[in-house]
Amino acid sequence: MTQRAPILVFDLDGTLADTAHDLIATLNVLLAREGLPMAPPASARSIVGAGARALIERGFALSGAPLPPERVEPLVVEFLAHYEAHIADESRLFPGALAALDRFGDAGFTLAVCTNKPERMARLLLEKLGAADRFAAICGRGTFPMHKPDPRTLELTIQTAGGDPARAVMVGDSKTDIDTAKGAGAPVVAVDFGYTEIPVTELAPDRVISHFDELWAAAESILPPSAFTRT
Ligand SMILES: O=C(O)COP(=O)(O)O
Ligand SMILES: [Mg+2]
Repeated sequence: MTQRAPILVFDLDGTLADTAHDLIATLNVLLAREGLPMAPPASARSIVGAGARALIERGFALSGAPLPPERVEPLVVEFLAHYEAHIADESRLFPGALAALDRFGDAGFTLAVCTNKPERMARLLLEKLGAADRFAAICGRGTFPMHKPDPRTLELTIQTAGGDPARAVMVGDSKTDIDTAKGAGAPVVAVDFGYTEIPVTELAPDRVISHFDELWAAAESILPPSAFTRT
């Protein structure tokens, strides 16, 4: 049997793609409909990392109108409808991301995405950003019965992509990603340019990078040499 390829599994929001602007713009549309002030820009990046529901709850609370629980779900539906239509208005891959994907892809790595964004949205965004075809699997909320930080989310992503779980690295921007990887026993590289309330350096990832150009060296220092020798 041929050996399965080493695999890199990427988080999406705040890791591969800078999506904060479109997420906050959608939140602001909902706030404006209610006559509420816009989310303060300084707070914005720290409230986008935990999904639409948390973003809406925190955004309304920050605007001085905390939501009663029964109002949240209808707003999530409205949010997703608007966001889907504007998913790549301003969102972009982070600098060097595509080049890094191609470098690892050319070296024989399998690539996958494991996000808590709904799978359909993740796929749509990556298609619009011209990166969807790089991934053997794009797994999001709804792909599996559980989501991050349940470590099975990462294990199932690796399995779906056909990668080698013994030579897998997670790349993420948040506590959720780091907890997911640790739970699955996988090493994790944190990017320090994403969306997190707690600086990633305080969350003890295996490596921290500040640019995608640093990912190759980080992976080389974590994975066995066999990962870099095509078989
Ligand atoms: O939308 C979310 O819940 C967060 O998305 P992420 O997992 O890609 O960071
Ligand atoms: Mg993220």
